[in-house]
Amino acid sequence: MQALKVGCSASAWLKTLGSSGLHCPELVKATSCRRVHLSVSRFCQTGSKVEDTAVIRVPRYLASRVENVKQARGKSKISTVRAGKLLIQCKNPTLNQSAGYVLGKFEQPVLSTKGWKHNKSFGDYFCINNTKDVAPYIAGNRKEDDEQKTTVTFKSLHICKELEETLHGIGITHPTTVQLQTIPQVMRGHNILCAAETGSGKTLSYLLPVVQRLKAERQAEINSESTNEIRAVVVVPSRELAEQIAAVSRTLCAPFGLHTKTVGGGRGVGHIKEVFWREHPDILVATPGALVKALQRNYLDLSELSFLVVDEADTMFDPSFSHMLEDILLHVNIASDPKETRGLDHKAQLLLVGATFPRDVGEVLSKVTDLGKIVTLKSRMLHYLMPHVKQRFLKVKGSDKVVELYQALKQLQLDKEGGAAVVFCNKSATVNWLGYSLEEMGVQHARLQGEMPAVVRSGIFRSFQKGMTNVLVCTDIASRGLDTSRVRLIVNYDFPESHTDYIHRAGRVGRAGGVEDGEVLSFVTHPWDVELVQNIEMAARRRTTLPGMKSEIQEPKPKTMNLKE
Ligand SMILES: Nc1ncnc2c1ncn2[C@@H]1O[C@H](COP(=O)(O)OP(=O)(O)OP(=O)(O)O)[C@@H](O)[C@H]1O
Repeated sequence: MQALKVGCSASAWLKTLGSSGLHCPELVKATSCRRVHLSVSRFCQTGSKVEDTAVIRVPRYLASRVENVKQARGKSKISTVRAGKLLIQCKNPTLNQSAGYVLGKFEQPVLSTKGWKHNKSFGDYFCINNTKDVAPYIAGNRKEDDEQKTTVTFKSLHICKELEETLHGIGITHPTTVQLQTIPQVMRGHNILCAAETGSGKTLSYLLPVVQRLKAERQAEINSESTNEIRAVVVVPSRELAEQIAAVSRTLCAPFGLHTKTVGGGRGVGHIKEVFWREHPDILVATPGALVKALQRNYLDLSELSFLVVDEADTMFDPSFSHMLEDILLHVNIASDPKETRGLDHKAQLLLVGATFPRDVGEVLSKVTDLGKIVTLKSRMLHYLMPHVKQRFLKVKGSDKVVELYQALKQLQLDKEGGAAVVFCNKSATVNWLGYSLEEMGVQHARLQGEMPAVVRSGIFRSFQKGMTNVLVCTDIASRGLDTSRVRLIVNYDFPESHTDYIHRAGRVGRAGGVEDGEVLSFVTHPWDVELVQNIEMAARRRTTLPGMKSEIQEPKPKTMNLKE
């Protein structure tokens, strides 16, 4: 407590409080009604003389608030709003930030989400507007790319005529930036780590050179004995993704008579055995669990492999999959040098593809190949928020989320009839519960979550892709790799648990060749969500990458031994 003598000092202090705009009902009450909080007392001094001096005891927190206000007033306020488009648009317009405003290196932006841990903030919102119309990975998007767009085609990347014609048939004419960088390196025989943003066309960046090489090997084999061995294996974290990649592979392989098969878990060993029963495919797309089971039972041999692709590598090196992946890697002779990928005794080329990479990638890989020889390819906008997708954040009570979701879905149908939406929940139970609620509201939808039996799950995503239903309620199982080109709206019904999950979920819109006006809407409910949202707002205002995302292979640290003296 700080004591002030009533008279000039106390009244001046009260004046400061009043003029500072601080609302201080306790102080007003205390001084007028002589009640607690601020104790006003009269001092009796020596002898019979009563000194008429009252003392107000001021709590420290109030004193420091006054100091803060004084200091804040001393500073000149920087306006972050300029003429033109807004990058950040908030409920409180004074916190808006223009697209043309660049924050200074040491400038601390005031976040619109600053008070979002407090219950009073329910109903607050802010929006990160899209500042670009086209995705950065479309070559020719930047001025310096202009020439590239008109000159670089798949032909100039030495992709054969048949494949080029197949791509033209599905409306793909020019390579994306990730394809421009990756295809030549794969063709040269390098092991690669390709880290590029979601929806940038990573699948074709590895499938095109793989199919082209297998076609060449098949032609060379025509006069010799065919080995009937699997040549390329693509490992992915989910059955839905395996089906999707296999569909692209089948389209590319069609002119050459190469076969693609998939194998996934959840259907028993009999089903796995059936896949390898008579003829082995040229390309196998597999989930790790099923592949490990097949290897343990000797249903297939990976010693003749030409390519091992690990797609969605961030998930595959996650502790839940990494032990299986390690097992698979140990069954393959992986090349350490491009020279080893050619000739009769060739070894397999390793292609790792993903948008983020966990710390222990190096630990696992160092057991099977030379880390120093892996070529790392990173896209320019990796781990940035997508500049071509509008992202809205709404602080909302848990009990109001269903109504907000219903409004958003209704608005989508009003704005764009037939526009598709994906609604992400953090748990399978929430998917089920939300599904029933939407059913009661008459919203047609499909549900997809990992606890569904394999038979029920099969085909759900494909039917959503084909447009048989416009709303998909799902867990993060649908956030990795699945191509949702017709989706216009992503709703984070539950806020994702990490930045990585946010990037992958948001990446289901704004994809190459997909609809152009995609949007992400996130509901923020819990105090623990707020920190992640604040990091996202800060990254948007500062135009930096999201914190804590990895895209490097880190050399494993040498194990330190504690030597006993
Ligand atoms: N060069 C291209 N031009 C136009 N569209 C393309 C091109 N390459 C790929 N696409 C399309 O872009 C979409 C996204 O491709 P893909 O699924 O390979 O992206 P991705 O980078 O693997 O995404 P994610 O990180 O989500 O797995 C697909 O619909 C694909 O057909």
